Amino acid sequence: MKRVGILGGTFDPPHIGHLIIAEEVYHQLDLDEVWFLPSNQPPHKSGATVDNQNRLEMVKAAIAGNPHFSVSDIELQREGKSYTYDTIKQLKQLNPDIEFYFIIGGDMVEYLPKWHEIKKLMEMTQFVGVKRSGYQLNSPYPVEEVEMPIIEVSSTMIRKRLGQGREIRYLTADGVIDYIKEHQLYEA
Ligand SMILES: Nc1ncnc2c1ncn2[C@@H]1O[C@H](COP(=O)(O)OP(=O)(O)OP(=O)(O)O)[C@@H](O)[C@H]1O
Ligand SMILES: O=C(O)c1ccc[n+]([C@@H]2O[C@H](COP(=O)([O-])O)[C@@H](O)[C@H]2O)c1
Repeated sequence: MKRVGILGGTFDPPHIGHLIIAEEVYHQLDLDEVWFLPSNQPPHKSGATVDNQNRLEMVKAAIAGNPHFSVSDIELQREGKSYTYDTIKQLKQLNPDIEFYFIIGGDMVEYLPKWHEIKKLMEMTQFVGVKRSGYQLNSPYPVEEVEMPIIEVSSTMIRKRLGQGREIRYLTADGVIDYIKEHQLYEA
């Protein structure tokens, strides 16, 4: 069976936290690939500040040059909230020969009990958790922890900085910064 990690997110915008956790999990779990999965509507928070097309393009720019990273637009094709249960069900139907590992940060690990159809979802995919500052990795559900340095970067931090006209160099990939500047995203 091929082993594929999935990093679902809003990616508003993508940043080095996303890239580092995907790369670490890829190596530590000896995965074949990691797919970045931008959501249409995040189930638990208010929507993205930037439209689907721009977020998809930013993810493509972020992962450019990494041969084991790719992007899936499967959630962007679906209307409404992007419940992971629906997505994994669809992905498994389309790829019966792939075992999926769903990668989440500490904030999402704490929130797992509230996920849609979480019991069924737990039987369909292995969750992989990485620490995030301010959150525990404790969960009533089995989550495989992957150790790595805590990275205190978030999309919120980047949006805030850009809104203040501050620099974001090294907080995300250069291609993402170029895309943001070219399309005048996140300006005050
Ligand atoms: N710095 C980080 N360390 C560990 N996990 C992270 C980090 N940033 C994001 N993640 C995880 O990546 C996934 C997608 O995150 P998302 O795209 O919502 O970014 P975010 O930085 O949390 O965004 P926002 O600040 O807008 O809430 C989530 O599972 C989240 O926990
Ligand atoms: O399915 C759910 O109920 C659910 C609840 C919260 C988050 N998720 C998924 O977890 C991933 C990270 O969420 P977010 O909001 O940090 O972008 C993303 O793929 C979401 O669709 C899924």
